[in-house]
Amino acid sequence: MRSLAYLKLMSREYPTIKAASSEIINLTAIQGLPKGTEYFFSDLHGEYEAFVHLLKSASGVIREKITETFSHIIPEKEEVALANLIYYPERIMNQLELKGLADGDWQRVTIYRLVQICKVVSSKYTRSKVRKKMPPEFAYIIDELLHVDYNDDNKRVYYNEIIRSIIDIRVGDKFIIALCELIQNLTIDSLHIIGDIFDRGPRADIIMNELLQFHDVDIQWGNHDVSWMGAATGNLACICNVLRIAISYNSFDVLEDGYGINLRPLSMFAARVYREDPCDRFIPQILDENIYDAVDPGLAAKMHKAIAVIQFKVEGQIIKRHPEYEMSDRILIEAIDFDRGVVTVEGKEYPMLDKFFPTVDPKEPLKLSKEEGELLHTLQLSFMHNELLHKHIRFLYSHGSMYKCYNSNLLYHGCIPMREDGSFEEIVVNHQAYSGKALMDYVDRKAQNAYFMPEGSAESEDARDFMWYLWCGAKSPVYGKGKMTTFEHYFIEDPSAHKEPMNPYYRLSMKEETCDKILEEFGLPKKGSHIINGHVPVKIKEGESPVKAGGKLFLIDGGLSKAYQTKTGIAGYTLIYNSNHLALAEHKPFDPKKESTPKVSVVENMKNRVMVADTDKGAELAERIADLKELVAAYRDGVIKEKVE
Ligand SMILES: O=P(O)(O)OC[C@H]1O[C@](O)(COP(=O)(O)O)[C@@H](O)[C@@H]1O
Ligand SMILES: [Mn+2]
Repeated sequence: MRSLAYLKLMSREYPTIKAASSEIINLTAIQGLPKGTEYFFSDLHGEYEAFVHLLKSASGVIREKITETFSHIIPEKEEVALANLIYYPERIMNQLELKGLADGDWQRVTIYRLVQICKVVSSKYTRSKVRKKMPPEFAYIIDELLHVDYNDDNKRVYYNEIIRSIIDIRVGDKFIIALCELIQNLTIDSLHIIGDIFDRGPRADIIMNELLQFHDVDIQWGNHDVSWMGAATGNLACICNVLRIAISYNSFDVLEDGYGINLRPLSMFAARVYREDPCDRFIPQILDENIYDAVDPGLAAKMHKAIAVIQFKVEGQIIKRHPEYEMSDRILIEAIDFDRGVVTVEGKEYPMLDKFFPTVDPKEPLKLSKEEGELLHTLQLSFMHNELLHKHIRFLYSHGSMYKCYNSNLLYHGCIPMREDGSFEEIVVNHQAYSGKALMDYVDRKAQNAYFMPEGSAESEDARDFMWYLWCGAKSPVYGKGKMTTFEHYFIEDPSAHKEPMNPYYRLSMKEETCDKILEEFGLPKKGSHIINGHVPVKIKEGESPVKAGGKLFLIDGGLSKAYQTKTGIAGYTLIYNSNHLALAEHKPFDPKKESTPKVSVVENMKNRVMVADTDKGAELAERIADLKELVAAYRDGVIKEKVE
């Protein structure tokens, strides 16, 4: 039973019995519709071109709908053209207009075809839901076109008249764009990003701008996202980390053009300090050329080394501040014997591949030189006072979390840390142990604290440091590996020193019983639930499958990141969950000049078609309906009076 105060509050929205009743009817109708289609992506890693294309094309589904609707009626070439128009309406319209091809005839045929597609993709939604997705200025007309009976002669004339007048008053192009956007919007009902939007690829900022505009999206943070979130809070190690990774992939555009971070102080410092040093171990990998900020690879290598050295120092300082992180054996810059040019890691001595450290004082290796300190301060200011970056980071907070339970699926990026024996790994804070779901909730709260606690407070400092721990700490659920061997990769030749042991989770979660245990921990039923995981690239070409644990676990990092495509052999996955099935779309490397359709395989058929009533949204609607019924009863009993104007 709701309180009277609550019902009174509701009565503001539904002031009469009629208003409340018609909402009950509306919500009940929605319950009876098939559920909307959910899309899952992970590990986008700045690959904006490929990702935006997947999003606009609904990972091949729009193309499928076009074929379903028009095959044998229109030539394939025209189907492709229609598909491209739906994905990129403004761009394509501009091109056609320049060529004089977007004339009235073309507009008429195009509107007719788009309306047909729109009918197909809107068929499983209520009229009111579809209408809410339309731009208000065209809502009435689109609604009419979608529902006119074309077999009725009178209506056919009416239909043709509407289209004619749209073209006559010269809003045909705007109308076409509205229809294309509506089709896109209807095809993907909700979008889940299982982490790692940032790093490696060219423009994570462009991806964030797309996500910001998307109608329904949630994000489960990945280790790379957490590192950027930490950087935005001013965490020095995270700042160095995001800069180091961007420079190592030659991604200057995301920093300078994307976020407007001025790298000149760093480049001047690096050019001076490492003037004679070729910085061979730091030559950036070039996967994409910069469009706006081309930097000479020699200078980039110097910048890369400069920021890496600073990172190792400030990381060491964090580790010293936090013995509870149990990472003192990871302060490798202190384990260098500068006279002999060797470093000792876990009791084993290795020769250093680079012995030139002009800014490191062997007696105090963690101390920043004066210039390094000043440089870092400048960089910190540009991360902390960066409007666009903070807009994006706030969105990561408002739409993101460590994990999400949604329609009987458990979504997270990395892992639920486990021990070899299958028990959940713990983090102990103030004598309180956190493991499993409690650990995920604890980490989530810490991440919130890092951004939202007042600057300078003890909680805020502690939480900010913790953001770096999340990036690479052994018990971090977003990282899931025993150590991060960044230092070893730069300075040690022996590949055995580069190993990063995976948390036992990754072995144990291959078993159905482990997945059941995890699902249970998060309050989800064993039957019909799934875990959806990113983070670890699936090596398809070595025969690995993304479907694990008898279909309970989906590992969907298929390598959207170019840097990992040689490992996986494909260019990413989309997991698609509609009312009939769960399907995996496997993508080929993105080529803007070539149309390619993904290989789609259904991985699980639903026993019965899943209706809105069966979903989390359905449960919310049921609650709402019950509340509205109480409100109607309160009106009928006179406990609350109708507000009639
Ligand atoms: O979440 P991811 O993509 O696995 O990233 C973390 C990994 O990236 C690395 O830093 C290597 O990065 P690169 O492949 O970009 O050089 C590993 O040391 C670390 O385990
Ligand atoms: Mn990751």
